[in-house]
Amino acid sequence: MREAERGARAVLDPVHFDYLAGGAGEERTLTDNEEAFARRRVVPRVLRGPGGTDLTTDLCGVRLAAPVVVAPTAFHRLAHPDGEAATARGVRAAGGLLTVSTMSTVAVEDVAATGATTWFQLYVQPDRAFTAALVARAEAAGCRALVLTVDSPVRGRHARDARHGFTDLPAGLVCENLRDADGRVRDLVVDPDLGWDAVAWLRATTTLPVLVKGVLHPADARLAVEHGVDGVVVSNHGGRQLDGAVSSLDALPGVVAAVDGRVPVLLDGGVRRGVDVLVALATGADAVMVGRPVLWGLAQGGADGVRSVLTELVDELAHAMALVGAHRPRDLTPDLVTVP
Ligand SMILES: Cc1cc2nc3c(=O)[nH]c(=O)nc-3n(C[C@H](O)[C@H](O)[C@H](O)COP(=O)(O)O)c2cc1C
Ligand SMILES: O=C(O)C(=O)c1ccccc1
Repeated sequence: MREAERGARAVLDPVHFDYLAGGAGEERTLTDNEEAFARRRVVPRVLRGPGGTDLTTDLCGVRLAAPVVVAPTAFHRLAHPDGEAATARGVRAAGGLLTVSTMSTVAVEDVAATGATTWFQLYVQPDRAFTAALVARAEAAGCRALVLTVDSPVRGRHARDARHGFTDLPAGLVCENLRDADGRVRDLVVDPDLGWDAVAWLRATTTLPVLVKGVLHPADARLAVEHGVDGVVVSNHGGRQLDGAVSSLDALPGVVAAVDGRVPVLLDGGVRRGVDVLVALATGADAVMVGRPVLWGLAQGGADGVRSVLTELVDELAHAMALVGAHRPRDLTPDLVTVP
């Protein structure tokens, strides 16, 4: 287990730690997300001359200091009393971008009020009027894109949570984005009947860019582009949905080939070090998302912990790029990565 995760485990309620850290089933996919990166080796180029390192990345209308985005994760107040507001302050200090979960424990308006650049992750609800109102809230709050999660027609089965009997948030914590107009908090429904028409519906509901998150199959990547999405996130939900699903990194080349440069491709799952970001970009991703490491930073140090996790990751990326002779993300090409 890595340092940050160990530190978080030391400060968190073990039940909450296991909720955040855990995956579905035997956690094969959770483990494989990281091991897939560990299987790769980099073949550096040398004597690439002057040019420095510039990580600036334009993504769906947002200019990022580096191709690293914070993945949407639920329930940050399990990790820190200030929850997503602290995460957002840390992200802002690092010059990053936070994807606010539908299941955040601080209202999207209050997260956005920190001044951090944000996207909003959406679980489309069977009640489309309620969903449209939620999208309108995110848009009014200043979120710059919607990230439609498509890998959760049913909830993943998390053995650690079952063992602990963890089913509900502790008293005092609620999903602030699921409040009705009258203030009552609704239950989340993951809609088993969601289809591609949901993308068209969302397009008609908002002017924001729409990314789909949770694509692994190249045919779905092609369908996503055909349905007019603005980006595709290759993800198995951090190994929390289908245990046995392919690792994100192993799924990436197929999706990149299918998308064929028409929209940006992001990857999440198992990104832990700067060299992992480098490998993902060289394999064809335009950016990565990071989930759990941000939660470990939040648990240990609040906003400052989040800032330090993100700045360390980006600093490692810049260092690794210098060592492979890449000045810009676009210099990272597939020939730089091998599976020995
Ligand atoms: C505790 C936790 C909660 C999550 N909640 C959400 C969520 O609300 N919506 C969503 O689309 N993905 C959610 N995810 C998945 C993440 O967005 C992301 O796909 C995953 O964490 C990436 O893997 P990593 O943790 O290895 O970086 C969650 C992940 C974790 C660990
Ligand atoms: O835990 C998760 O991964 C997640 O996405 C989720 C879904 C519904 C409710 C809470 C979290």
